[in-house]
Amino acid sequence: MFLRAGLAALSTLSRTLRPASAPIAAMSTGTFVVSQPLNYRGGARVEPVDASGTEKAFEPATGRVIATFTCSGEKEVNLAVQDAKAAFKIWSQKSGMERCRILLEAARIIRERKDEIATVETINNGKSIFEARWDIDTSWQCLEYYAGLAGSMAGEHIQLPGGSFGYTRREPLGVCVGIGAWNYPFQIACWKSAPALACGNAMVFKPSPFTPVSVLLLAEIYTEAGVPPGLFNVVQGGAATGQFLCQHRDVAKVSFTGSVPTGSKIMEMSAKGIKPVTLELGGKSPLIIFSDCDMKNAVKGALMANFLTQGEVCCNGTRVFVQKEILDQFTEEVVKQTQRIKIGDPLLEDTRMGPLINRPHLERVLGFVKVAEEQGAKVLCGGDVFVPEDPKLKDGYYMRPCVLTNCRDDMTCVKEEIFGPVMSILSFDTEAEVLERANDTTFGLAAGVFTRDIQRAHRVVAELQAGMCFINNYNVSPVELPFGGYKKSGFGRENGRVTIDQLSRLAVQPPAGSDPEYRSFRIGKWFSDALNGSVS
Ligand SMILES: NC(=O)c1ccc[n+]([C@@H]2O[C@H](COP(=O)([O-])OP(=O)(O)OC[C@H]3O[C@@H](n4cnc5c(N)ncnc54)[C@H](O)[C@@H]3O)[C@@H](O)[C@H]2O)c1
Ligand SMILES: NCCCC=O
Repeated sequence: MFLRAGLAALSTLSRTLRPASAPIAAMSTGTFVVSQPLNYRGGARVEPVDASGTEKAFEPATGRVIATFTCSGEKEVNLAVQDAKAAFKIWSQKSGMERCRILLEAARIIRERKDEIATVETINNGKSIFEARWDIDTSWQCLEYYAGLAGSMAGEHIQLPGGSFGYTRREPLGVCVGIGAWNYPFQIACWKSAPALACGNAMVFKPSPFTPVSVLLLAEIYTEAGVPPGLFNVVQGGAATGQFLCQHRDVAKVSFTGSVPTGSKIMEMSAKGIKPVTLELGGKSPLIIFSDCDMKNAVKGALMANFLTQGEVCCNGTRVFVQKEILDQFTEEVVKQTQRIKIGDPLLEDTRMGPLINRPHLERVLGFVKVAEEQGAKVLCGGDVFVPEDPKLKDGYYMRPCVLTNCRDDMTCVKEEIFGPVMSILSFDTEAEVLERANDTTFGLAAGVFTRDIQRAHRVVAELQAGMCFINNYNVSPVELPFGGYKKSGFGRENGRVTIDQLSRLAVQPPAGSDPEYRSFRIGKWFSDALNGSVS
């Protein structure tokens, strides 16, 4: 049965994404087009019934349009929410173990189709296939993790005097909305939907209009795995579609990943409807390199913390504080290694840096480099457009990774999130000084420390105001550990057990049982006192 399902899935993917003759292994940059609808409702791809504009999705490696699609209007959003509501009725009645089995099956299919999904992600996002495979691994792992928790979700039995008792039940919230950013399209959809579905909720998901494609594969996989039609729906569009979702009266919760300004709007809309929100927002994280570090490891860490996914990672450690004694040596080595990063066709196995997401974003990042120079920073390498030799890549959005030195804390490149491959190096003298400067930011997503002194490492991370603090490593996010920020980087967490509390609620059954005080006496006494006039 699974073989048949797998073959059906493969053929759907071929119809959607590839020229009919091209086998999966031969999928290459410059050949994809998406012709099927990109909304998913009631267990099938659909064209939206109304529109709030149209959008084009690009292949960043070549600058080609791979899909033109209609953004969903209010009616389409409403239909998706109603389908989710209907599916919620069925899904929320299933036992945790029943939900567990279906999520495990979805995880298995993702694992089996990892290379196809990673390829689609690479084509639409531009990140290297090498990295996209990691993303898909953390996606199926997330489904497995929450499948494991689904069966063990429970309330509490609370003993009261005289044989009475109360209890709590863990209930799902209802229809949850997920709104995603473009840098980890498939992973974000999994990190939001897996815990939501495990708790018994339904979801309507809106991806970024820049990366609308891969989430459809997730929707189809959930259906194939056995979720009720309508449990996981996809609406495409930008801000207008997102607003229809956040303002919908039947939506119980909004989980958002994106920028701080949008997060603030989401919170405002959710406040109007008294809806709980999770906000996974931007960052400008500090990376502190002490002079006693393992230099080779620290250099690798700094590259990982700055150039992963072309620097388009929320938790990247882009303010690199280096202790003065090793500043020259560290900087020289970082520049040497940065210049070795292979830029180019993201579908090639040895590429480590692909194109940025789109032309406006490329220009914005290059603009940050220009302003940094104007403010006195020195470009040690990169920061300019890169044109690969392969002619089919000439219209792609490539740039060379950039290392800036002579940076000061008040420069734009040090204060603002660039979301591109730009590392700012700053020097420091003492631990107390660097801690103060590292924390002097409105963000608080992540931080990193490189030192051989284990006591200092733990002392420093305890003082850093950031949701995740890495020691002698960076950007490692296993699904078992909560992910999320402090300050303007947002609140609420994704991954780990804590997410269950954010996607479910506790219903309380007040005292029941044999103690007369709790059973009927209190009501009876209240009435008799009232009738006797002793209650005023
Ligand atoms: N903390 C995290 O986990 C995390 C992860 C990835 C990305 N990010 C952040 O995301 C940002 C980059 O992503 P982006 O450019 O897609 O962010 P964005 O805020 O522009 O868009 C995010 C999503 O919100 C939607 N949206 C835009 N305006 C809206 C509105 N008014 N109402 C409802 N929805 C609206 C967009 O269409 C998109 O789907 C960066 O700041 C990055 O740090 C954070
Ligand atoms: N892989 C962790 C999510 C990174 C956010 O941008």
